[in-house]
Amino acid sequence: MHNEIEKTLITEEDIQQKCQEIGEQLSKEYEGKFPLAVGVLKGALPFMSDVLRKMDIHVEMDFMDVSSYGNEMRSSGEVKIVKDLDTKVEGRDVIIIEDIIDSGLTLSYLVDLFKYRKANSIKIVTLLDKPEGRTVDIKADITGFSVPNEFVVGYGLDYQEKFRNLPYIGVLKPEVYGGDN
Ligand SMILES: O=P(O)(O)OC[C@H]1O[C@H](OP(=O)(O)OP(=O)(O)O)[C@H](O)[C@@H]1O
Ligand SMILES: Nc1nc2[nH]cnc2c(=O)[nH]1
Repeated sequence: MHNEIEKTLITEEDIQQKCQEIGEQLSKEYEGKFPLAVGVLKGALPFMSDVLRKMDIHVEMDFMDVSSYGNEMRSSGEVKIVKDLDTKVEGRDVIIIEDIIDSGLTLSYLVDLFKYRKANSIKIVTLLDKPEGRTVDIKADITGFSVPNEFVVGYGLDYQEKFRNLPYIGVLKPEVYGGDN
């Protein structure tokens, strides 16, 4: 697996340090509350798991699976719910946990949905932001790292369902995807 990576963009150590900082920040911001952390499957799983374990307040976990990419490297532009929440959002302080904001379509869809469902507050926490990919205007409240306009993999992010278990963020060698990025 590692020999298919052309370069490392963010090391495992830097990711873990960032998770610690974000976990501490969220613990302070939600002290005395019981927020609902919504992980966006599948990519957010490692990040959500690491951040929430750095929090020292109670937090409820739930998951949504929303897809706009299929097996491709570009967004289809159409967001669809594959798995909805089990939890009622009305009146809750929702923390959306994402691995990456690229076009912004996934998050703008989710923010609209949670507003419609009458969340008390909505905060967006993303490990990665790719500002050059944006086609809709949306910003995270907390961002781990900015990345260049390249297709990245690792730490939850896949290429054709592979590389999610890589502990760092990297860029694939062109021969892995046939050079058509
Ligand atoms: O800002 P956007 O252009 O909408 O892209 C961001 C979304 O794309 C990826 O999910 P994907 O649909 O590939 O599903 P996955 O997490 O299961 O890989 C990623 O995990 C984000 O949810
Ligand atoms: N794996 C992966 N998924 C994405 N979804 C949106 N942007 C990206 C990206 O750069 N890499």
